[in-house]
Amino acid sequence: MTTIERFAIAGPALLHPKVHGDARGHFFEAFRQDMFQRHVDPAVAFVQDNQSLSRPAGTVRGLHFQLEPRAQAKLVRVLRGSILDVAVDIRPSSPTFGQHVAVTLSAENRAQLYVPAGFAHGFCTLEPDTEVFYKTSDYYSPEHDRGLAWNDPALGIDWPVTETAATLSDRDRKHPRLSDLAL
Ligand SMILES: Cc1cn([C@H]2C[C@H](O)[C@@H](COP(=O)(O)OP(=O)(O)O[C@H]3O[C@H](C)C(=O)[C@H](O)[C@H]3O)O2)c(=O)[nH]c1=O
Repeated sequence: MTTIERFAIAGPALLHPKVHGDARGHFFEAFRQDMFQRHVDPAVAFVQDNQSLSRPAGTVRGLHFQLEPRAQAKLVRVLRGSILDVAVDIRPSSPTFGQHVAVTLSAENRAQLYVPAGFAHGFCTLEPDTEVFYKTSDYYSPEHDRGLAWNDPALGIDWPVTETAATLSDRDRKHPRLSDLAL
């Protein structure tokens, strides 16, 4: 049975699948829709799987989100390497607006972060050649795809890489800060 941790911020969850080890190695159920809807979020069904490979350690992807009505919930795990995974609450009426959760996900710990719709999501890789896999609850919609500045001081995220050392896309260098975000 997968164990589930919650946070002070309502919504996100950290899932720890039950691992079955033996002399060959191990097996675990990486995802079950019935478990997810019963114990994490009854309203969410996933429709798309994404996977990214980041070669340099210190690669930052994010912070990304899709605007309503195409906002995406995500379930994130690491297939190889490790990341600091971050979800920022950008739900306008939330009492924890602007606050975030940050957890280490790795191929070794097999943990999964549930990022509800209404959160901006991003990560920083902690090792070279890190592969991230995540499910989304709506399809990619470029017209609704938006970003939030990963290094906005107002977010108070303790990234494990400096701005000068981080590897980012040109797009991720130009996102607005939270105070300038049009939601
Ligand atoms: C997200 C996405 C992208 N693309 C295309 C668009 C670009 O031509 C190319 C790379 O996209 P992008 O630079 O946005 O990839 P990431 O920076 O890894 O973005 C992701 O990283 C952060 C961590 C997220 O949480 C988002 O789900 C997602 O935005 O793939 C697609 O074709 N489908 C998709 O679902």
